[in-house]
Amino acid sequence: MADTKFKLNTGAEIPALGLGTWQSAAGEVEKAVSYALSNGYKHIDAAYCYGNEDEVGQGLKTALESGVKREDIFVTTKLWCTYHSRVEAALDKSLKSLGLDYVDLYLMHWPVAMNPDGNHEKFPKLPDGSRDLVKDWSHIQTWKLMEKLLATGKVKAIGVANYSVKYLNQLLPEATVVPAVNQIENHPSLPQQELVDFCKSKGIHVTAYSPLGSTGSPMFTAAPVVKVAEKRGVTPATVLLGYHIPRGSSVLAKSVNPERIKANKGLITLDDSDMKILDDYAKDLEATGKVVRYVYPAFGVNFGFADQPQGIIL
Ligand SMILES: NC(=O)C1=CN([C@@H]2O[C@H](COP(=O)(O)OP(=O)(O)OC[C@H]3O[C@@H](n4cnc5c(N)ncnc54)[C@H](OP(=O)(O)O)[C@@H]3O)[C@@H](O)[C@H]2O)C=CC1
Ligand SMILES: O=C[C@H](O)[C@@H](O)[C@@H](O)[C@H](O)C(=O)O
Repeated sequence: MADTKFKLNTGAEIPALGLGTWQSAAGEVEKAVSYALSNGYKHIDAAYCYGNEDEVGQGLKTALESGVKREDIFVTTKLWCTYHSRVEAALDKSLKSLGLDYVDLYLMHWPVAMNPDGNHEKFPKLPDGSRDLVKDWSHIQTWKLMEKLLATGKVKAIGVANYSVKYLNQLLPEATVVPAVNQIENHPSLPQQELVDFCKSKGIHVTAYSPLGSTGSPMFTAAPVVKVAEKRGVTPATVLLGYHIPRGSSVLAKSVNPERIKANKGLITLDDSDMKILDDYAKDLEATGKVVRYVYPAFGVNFGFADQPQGIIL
């Protein structure tokens, strides 16, 4: 199962399981990346914002020197919000840190621009403490700059992250290139079924992030997850990762612990009866408005997700 792949609208394939690197500390992430790649992982998810692309790059270098082939692995990184008007320069910085001459996928991390000349390189703030956004810069302008990257050969595919149906509906009529991927938070407590179905209908592959519920893996104790784990004789982690395969999505699991990195690779395909237990739970949460979103940074923007209250839509 670890070898399962999904086809992107570019014709390339994305390996179903990727190693996440958000909040993976320097001193740990290099080993995590090289360990994962030497133990069958084919997909690494990075981002400029994570502040550890240099170490991820060291891990890639170790793996490549030990015989892993560049063409056999899939590396993603992401454009950070303070770089929306400097897309190619941002990509070049990431490539340099990663020690690569191309990435397989470059994602717009969030569809909102932050001040490139503000009081912090990544998280500029206004005097009132709110994030310093560039409200008259549209995510569509950013996408147009991302489209230009394809001709440089420095990206094999471009995509988005944290896009709702509302934002995709703004983007798609203006786009020359349909995003290959939308990377979103996804797990049985946040199924985002409408968004997943919408992406599928447009040929946009979904990659699920925070499948375990992010830091501390809180989804491990969700009752239906425990039920399916007991039924199948596997761990909750295996259930939570396997949930995405029948949905046609790839999934990212972060760990810096070798045993967990290895364990997470034991991806299984959940059967119809397993999926029914998780889907019934998910549908009930959606119907009662009790879904749980673990990652919603304080941009002060309503990104248009069905579970979020209405507010500013840029
Ligand atoms: N585009 C975006 O905006 C976002 C993208 N992402 C991407 O998705 C990746 C995954 O999401 P993330 O939020 O990190 O969270 P995950 O859902 O992957 O959960 C990570 C947590 O689970 C722990 N863990 C992992 N495997 C196991 C296991 N088998 N048993 C017990 N605990 C385990 C990890 O600890 P430990 O390391 O100690 O094992 C860590 O605390 C990110 O790292 C990032 O690459 C995530 C959020 C937003
Ligand atoms: O990819 C992970 C998340 O999106 C992360 O990059 C953001 O939550 C960021 O820390 C922020 O505060 O905006």
